Amino acid sequence: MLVSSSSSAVLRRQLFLIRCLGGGVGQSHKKIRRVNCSSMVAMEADAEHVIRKITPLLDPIRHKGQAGKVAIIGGCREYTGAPYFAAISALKIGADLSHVFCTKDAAAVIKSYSPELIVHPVLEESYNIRDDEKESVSAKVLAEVVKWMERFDCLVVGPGLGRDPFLLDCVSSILRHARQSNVPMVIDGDGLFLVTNNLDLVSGYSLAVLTPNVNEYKRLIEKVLNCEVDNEDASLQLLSLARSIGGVTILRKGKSDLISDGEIVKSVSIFGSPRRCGGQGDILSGSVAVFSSWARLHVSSMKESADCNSQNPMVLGSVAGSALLRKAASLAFVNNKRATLTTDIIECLGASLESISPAES
Ligand SMILES: NC(=O)C1=CN([C@@H]2O[C@H](COP(=O)(O)OP(=O)(O)OC[C@H]3O[C@@H](n4cnc5c(N)ncnc54)[C@H](OP(=O)(O)O)[C@@H]3O)[C@@H](O)[C@H]2O)[C@@H](O)CC1
Ligand SMILES: Nc1ncnc2c1ncn2[C@@H]1O[C@H](COP(=O)(O)OP(=O)(O)OP(=O)(O)O)[C@@H](O)[C@H]1O
Ligand SMILES: [Mg+2]
Repeated sequence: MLVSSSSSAVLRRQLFLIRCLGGGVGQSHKKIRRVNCSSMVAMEADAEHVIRKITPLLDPIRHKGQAGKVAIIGGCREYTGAPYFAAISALKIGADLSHVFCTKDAAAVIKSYSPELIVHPVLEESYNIRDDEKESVSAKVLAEVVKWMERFDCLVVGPGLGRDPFLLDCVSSILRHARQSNVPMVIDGDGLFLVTNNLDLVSGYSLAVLTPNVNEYKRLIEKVLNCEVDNEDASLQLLSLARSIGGVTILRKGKSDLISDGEIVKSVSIFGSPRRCGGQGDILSGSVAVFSSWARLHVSSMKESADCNSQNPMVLGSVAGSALLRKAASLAFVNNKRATLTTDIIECLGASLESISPAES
């Protein structure tokens, strides 16, 4: 049978929808019609408005900790930069305390980058422990993190975590505990490798934000929707993905960042930087952690008002984090051109936030 290119495109789209919505042809008929009728173009978020709304005033009556306490779970023998970038970005944006839970090998290195960070050398990789020690070590790792857990406004899980199976098992227990305690979490880097293979860790948890880059997104789509990444219908596919994982927020990083919680899709396209040096995603994960903590406070104080476009604080935090990173990257590029590095972007976070939400106003 000959199929014209336009009808083959419709067919592909319908097959994609059937796969994405998770049913057979008969079951999905109504859903396909509904989704086909709505043209899915993500609305550009009014990110500066969101940042101004959620950023708290610097009020002398506030005590240390009220502007945010975040913890990064990451840092191993290979990667020490990524957890540092995420943790220091959180402080530069305005969090009061930033902790890093990493392996012993990584801890001394991360501490040496900055005295501002509180570094816990608690994670263990397989090479360092015998099989008969694993159970007790695993319990000890969990206990070390749990004693701090309820103090944190948000965890960032994954920057520079590595993929050691024992270490990832311990992190699974940490995620389960965080979820039971209603602690929000941003999952990035190797944390996404872990949850993509163990979706139950985040599925249905509305306080989780996933921040996949190109590769991480591809792995998620293949695992969850069992299809290829569709760049033509990117918004619709992202919406389906977020819905299929039970309403977690997903920030798909790329030329434009796309954000969905399975209900709405927003884009952040403001100009960033043409430099693609490693570590920019780590700044983003730390930023989203701080902004979503602030957004939760803002939303709970504004419960009755329809003040922000979306009231999901994890979406607001993602929009704000994405926009601030891109603005800082753009400023760093103006100053440094081809020499722009992640540390230069971090140095521009303060000025970029100041230009949107001045500290003294
Ligand atoms: N200083 C540090 O400590 C840093 C540590 N980090 C930590 O590293 C860990 C692994 O994270 P990751 O991002 O390197 O792994 P992943 O996503 O599998 O990419 C690997 C390869 O995929 C490719 N590729 C990438 N983008 C692409 C694109 N748009 N389109 C096409 N291909 C693309 C590219 O492959 P290549 O071009 O070299 O073939 C790339 O090298 C994780 O813990 C993370 O937090 C980082 O945060 C950086 C700073
Ligand atoms: N092609 C692009 N054009 C403009 N900005 C981009 C592009 N790709 C990514 N970005 C921006 O860079 C940020 C980091 O995205 P990236 O894809 O580099 O993450 P990552 O691979 O996880 O980074 P990391 O090296 O920290 O692991 C995103 O928020 C996005 O705004
Ligand atoms: Mg990354």
